Amino acid sequence: MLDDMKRKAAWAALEFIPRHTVVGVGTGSTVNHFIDALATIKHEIKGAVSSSEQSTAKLKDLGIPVLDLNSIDRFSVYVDGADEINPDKHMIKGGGAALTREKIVAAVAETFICIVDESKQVPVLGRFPLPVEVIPMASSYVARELNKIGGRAVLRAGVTTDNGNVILDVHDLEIRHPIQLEAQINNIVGVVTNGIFAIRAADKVLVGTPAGTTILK
Ligand SMILES: O=C[C@H](O)[C@H](O)[C@H](O)COP(=O)(O)O
Repeated sequence: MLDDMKRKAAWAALEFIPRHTVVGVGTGSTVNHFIDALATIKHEIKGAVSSSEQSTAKLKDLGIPVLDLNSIDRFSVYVDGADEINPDKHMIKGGGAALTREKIVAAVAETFICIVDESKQVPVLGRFPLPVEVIPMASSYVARELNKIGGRAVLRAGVTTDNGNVILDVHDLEIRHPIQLEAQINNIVGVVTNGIFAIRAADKVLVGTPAGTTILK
Protein backbone atom coordinates (compact mmCIF):
# COMPACT_ATOMS: atom_id res chain seq x y z
CA MET A 1 0.00 0.00 0.00
CA LEU A 2 2.72 2.49 1.02
CA ASP A 3 4.78 1.48 -1.97
CA ASP A 4 1.81 2.02 -4.24
CA MET A 5 1.38 5.57 -2.88
CA LYS A 6 5.11 6.23 -3.39
CA ARG A 7 4.81 5.01 -6.98
CA LYS A 8 1.84 7.30 -7.66
CA ALA A 9 3.67 10.38 -6.36
CA ALA A 10 6.82 9.46 -8.29
CA TRP A 11 5.12 8.94 -11.64
CA ALA A 12 3.10 12.14 -11.16
CA ALA A 13 6.39 14.06 -11.11
CA LEU A 14 7.01 13.26 -14.80
CA GLU A 15 4.51 15.93 -15.78
CA PHE A 16 6.76 18.59 -14.23
CA ILE A 17 10.00 17.56 -15.95
CA PRO A 18 10.93 20.02 -18.68
CA ARG A 19 12.22 18.23 -21.78
CA HIS A 20 15.74 18.72 -23.20
CA THR A 21 17.18 19.70 -19.81
CA VAL A 22 19.18 18.06 -17.02
CA VAL A 23 17.12 16.53 -14.19
CA GLY A 24 18.24 16.39 -10.54
CA VAL A 25 17.60 13.01 -8.95
CA GLY A 26 17.39 12.29 -5.22
CA THR A 27 17.69 9.00 -3.38
CA GLY A 28 15.44 6.37 -1.80
CA SER A 29 12.59 3.99 -2.44
CA THR A 30 10.24 6.72 -3.73
CA VAL A 31 12.93 8.11 -6.02
CA ASN A 32 13.58 4.60 -7.35
CA HIS A 33 10.05 4.71 -8.78
CA PHE A 34 10.79 8.15 -10.20
CA ILE A 35 13.91 6.82 -11.94
CA ASP A 36 11.76 4.07 -13.52
CA ALA A 37 9.41 6.80 -14.74
CA LEU A 38 12.29 8.98 -15.97
CA ALA A 39 13.63 6.09 -18.04
CA THR A 40 10.47 6.27 -20.17
CA ILE A 41 11.49 9.77 -21.35
CA LYS A 42 15.25 9.23 -21.33
CA HIS A 43 15.60 10.22 -24.99
CA GLU A 44 13.90 13.54 -24.25
CA ILE A 45 16.26 14.70 -21.47
CA LYS A 46 19.94 15.65 -21.50
CA GLY A 47 20.68 13.42 -18.51
CA ALA A 48 20.61 13.44 -14.72
CA VAL A 49 22.68 14.71 -11.85
CA SER A 50 22.58 12.22 -9.02
CA SER A 51 22.62 12.54 -5.23
CA SER A 52 24.04 9.10 -4.37
CA GLU A 53 25.99 6.11 -5.63
CA GLN A 54 22.75 4.11 -5.30
CA SER A 55 20.77 6.40 -7.62
CA THR A 56 23.72 6.70 -9.99
CA ALA A 57 23.84 2.92 -10.38
CA LYS A 58 20.10 2.69 -11.10
CA LEU A 59 20.17 5.62 -13.53
CA LYS A 60 23.04 4.05 -15.46
CA ASP A 61 21.39 0.61 -15.45
CA LEU A 62 18.38 2.15 -17.15
CA GLY A 63 20.51 3.98 -19.72
CA ILE A 64 20.11 7.50 -18.33
CA PRO A 65 23.38 9.48 -18.65
CA VAL A 66 24.71 10.75 -15.29
CA LEU A 67 26.42 14.13 -15.46
CA ASP A 68 28.96 15.70 -13.11
CA LEU A 69 27.35 18.45 -11.04
CA ASN A 70 30.47 20.57 -11.46
CA SER A 71 29.82 20.70 -15.20
CA ILE A 72 26.43 22.38 -14.72
CA ASP A 73 25.73 25.95 -13.56
CA ARG A 74 22.04 25.52 -12.89
CA PHE A 75 19.23 23.14 -13.82
CA SER A 76 15.49 23.46 -13.42
CA VAL A 77 14.04 20.56 -11.44
CA TYR A 78 15.26 18.37 -8.57
CA VAL A 79 13.01 15.47 -7.54
CA ASP A 80 13.48 13.77 -4.18
CA GLY A 81 11.61 12.03 -1.37
CA ALA A 82 11.54 12.87 2.33
CA ASP A 83 11.26 11.13 5.66
CA GLU A 84 8.93 13.82 7.01
CA ILE A 85 7.41 17.01 5.59
CA ASN A 86 5.47 19.73 7.42
CA PRO A 87 2.87 22.19 6.08
CA ASP A 88 5.63 24.77 5.36
CA LYS A 89 7.29 22.18 3.06
CA HIS A 90 10.23 21.87 5.45
CA MET A 91 11.56 18.33 5.48
CA ILE A 92 13.62 15.81 7.38
CA LYS A 93 15.77 13.78 5.00
CA GLY A 94 18.66 11.34 5.28
CA GLY A 95 16.97 8.11 6.30
CA GLY A 96 19.04 6.57 3.51
CA ALA A 97 22.19 8.50 4.56
CA ALA A 98 22.26 10.54 1.33
CA LEU A 99 21.42 13.92 2.90
CA THR A 100 24.61 15.83 2.09
CA ARG A 101 24.73 15.10 -1.61
CA GLU A 102 20.97 15.64 -1.75
CA LYS A 103 21.33 19.08 -0.21
CA ILE A 104 24.14 19.95 -2.61
CA VAL A 105 22.25 18.88 -5.73
CA ALA A 106 19.07 20.59 -4.47
CA ALA A 107 21.03 23.82 -4.00
CA VAL A 108 21.83 23.97 -7.71
CA ALA A 109 18.21 23.38 -8.79
CA GLU A 110 15.67 26.10 -9.48
CA THR A 111 12.76 23.98 -8.23
CA PHE A 112 12.59 21.22 -5.61
CA ILE A 113 9.75 18.77 -6.15
CA CYS A 114 9.21 16.52 -3.14
CA ILE A 115 7.51 13.16 -3.74
CA VAL A 116 6.06 11.38 -0.72
CA ASP A 117 3.38 8.98 0.36
CA GLU A 118 0.84 10.52 2.73
CA SER A 119 2.41 8.89 5.82
CA LYS A 120 5.30 11.38 5.57
CA GLN A 121 3.10 14.42 6.28
CA VAL A 122 3.44 15.68 9.86
CA PRO A 123 2.35 18.86 11.68
CA VAL A 124 5.75 19.22 13.42
CA LEU A 125 9.05 17.67 12.33
CA GLY A 126 10.97 15.40 14.70
CA ARG A 127 9.18 12.12 15.19
CA PHE A 128 11.58 10.70 12.59
CA PRO A 129 15.08 10.78 14.18
CA LEU A 130 17.07 13.61 12.59
CA PRO A 131 20.07 12.33 10.58
CA VAL A 132 23.29 14.32 10.93
CA GLU A 133 26.34 13.51 8.79
CA VAL A 134 29.53 13.85 10.81
CA ILE A 135 33.28 13.57 10.21
CA PRO A 136 34.14 10.24 11.96
CA MET A 137 36.73 11.65 14.41
CA ALA A 138 34.16 14.20 15.66
CA SER A 139 31.26 11.80 16.29
CA SER A 140 31.50 11.67 20.12
CA TYR A 141 31.96 15.43 20.43
CA VAL A 142 29.09 16.19 18.05
CA ALA A 143 26.85 13.68 19.86
CA ARG A 144 27.47 15.51 23.14
CA GLU A 145 26.68 18.87 21.51
CA LEU A 146 23.46 17.49 19.99
CA ASN A 147 22.42 16.11 23.37
CA LYS A 148 22.89 19.61 24.83
CA ILE A 149 20.21 20.97 22.47
CA GLY A 150 17.74 18.41 23.78
CA GLY A 151 18.19 15.44 21.48
CA ARG A 152 19.46 11.93 22.01
CA ALA A 153 22.10 11.23 19.38
CA VAL A 154 22.68 7.62 18.36
CA LEU A 155 25.43 6.52 15.98
CA ARG A 156 23.88 4.65 13.02
CA ALA A 157 25.61 1.29 13.25
CA GLY A 158 27.45 -0.07 10.24
CA VAL A 159 26.75 2.93 8.00
CA THR A 160 29.37 4.92 6.10
CA THR A 161 28.08 7.64 3.79
CA ASP A 162 29.10 8.04 0.15
CA ASN A 163 31.44 10.76 1.47
CA GLY A 164 33.19 8.44 3.94
CA ASN A 165 31.48 9.86 7.03
CA VAL A 166 29.15 8.55 9.76
CA ILE A 167 25.55 9.35 10.65
CA LEU A 168 24.19 10.36 14.06
CA ASP A 169 20.41 9.94 14.34
CA VAL A 170 18.98 12.44 16.82
CA HIS A 171 15.90 11.17 18.65
CA ASP A 172 13.37 13.06 20.81
CA LEU A 173 13.50 16.41 19.00
CA GLU A 174 10.36 18.46 18.50
CA ILE A 175 11.44 20.77 15.70
CA ARG A 176 9.26 23.87 16.03
CA HIS A 177 11.80 26.20 14.37
CA PRO A 178 13.37 24.17 11.55
CA ILE A 179 15.19 27.05 9.83
CA GLN A 180 16.96 28.08 13.03
CA LEU A 181 17.77 24.52 14.10
CA GLU A 182 19.15 23.65 10.66
CA ALA A 183 21.62 26.53 10.91
CA GLN A 184 22.45 25.85 14.57
CA ILE A 185 23.33 22.19 13.99
CA ASN A 186 25.35 23.00 10.88
CA ASN A 187 27.44 25.32 13.07
CA ILE A 188 28.69 22.49 15.29
CA VAL A 189 32.29 21.75 14.34
CA GLY A 190 32.53 18.31 12.76
CA VAL A 191 29.01 18.35 11.27
CA VAL A 192 29.03 18.04 7.50
CA THR A 193 25.31 18.73 7.21
CA ASN A 194 22.06 17.83 8.89
CA GLY A 195 18.85 16.39 7.51
CA ILE A 196 16.62 19.43 8.07
CA PHE A 197 15.80 20.89 4.66
CA ALA A 198 14.14 24.16 5.67
CA ILE A 199 16.48 26.99 4.67
CA ARG A 200 15.88 25.58 1.20
CA ALA A 201 12.39 24.03 1.46
CA ALA A 202 10.48 22.13 -1.23
CA ASP A 203 8.65 24.23 -3.82
CA LYS A 204 6.04 21.66 -4.73
CA VAL A 205 4.94 18.48 -2.97
CA LEU A 206 3.33 15.52 -4.68
CA VAL A 207 1.57 13.36 -2.09
CA GLY A 208 0.60 9.83 -3.04
CA THR A 209 -2.66 8.72 -1.41
CA PRO A 210 -4.85 5.63 -1.83
CA ALA A 211 -7.10 7.74 -4.11
CA GLY A 212 -4.36 9.30 -6.29
CA THR A 213 -1.85 12.15 -6.02
CA THR A 214 -2.44 15.48 -4.33
CA ILE A 215 -0.33 18.47 -5.39
CA LEU A 216 0.66 21.03 -2.74
CA LYS A 217 2.07 24.21 -4.27
O1 LIG B 1 18.86 9.67 2.49
C1 LIG B 1 17.78 9.41 1.97
C2 LIG B 1 16.83 10.38 1.47
O2 LIG B 1 16.79 11.59 2.18
C3 LIG B 1 15.44 9.89 1.14
O3 LIG B 1 14.89 10.84 0.27
C4 LIG B 1 14.51 9.73 2.30
O4 LIG B 1 15.10 8.91 3.27
C5 LIG B 1 13.16 9.15 1.88
O5 LIG B 1 13.34 7.86 1.40
P1 LIG B 1 12.15 6.91 0.96
O6 LIG B 1 11.60 7.46 -0.30
O7 LIG B 1 12.80 5.56 0.79
O8 LIG B 1 11.15 6.90 2.08
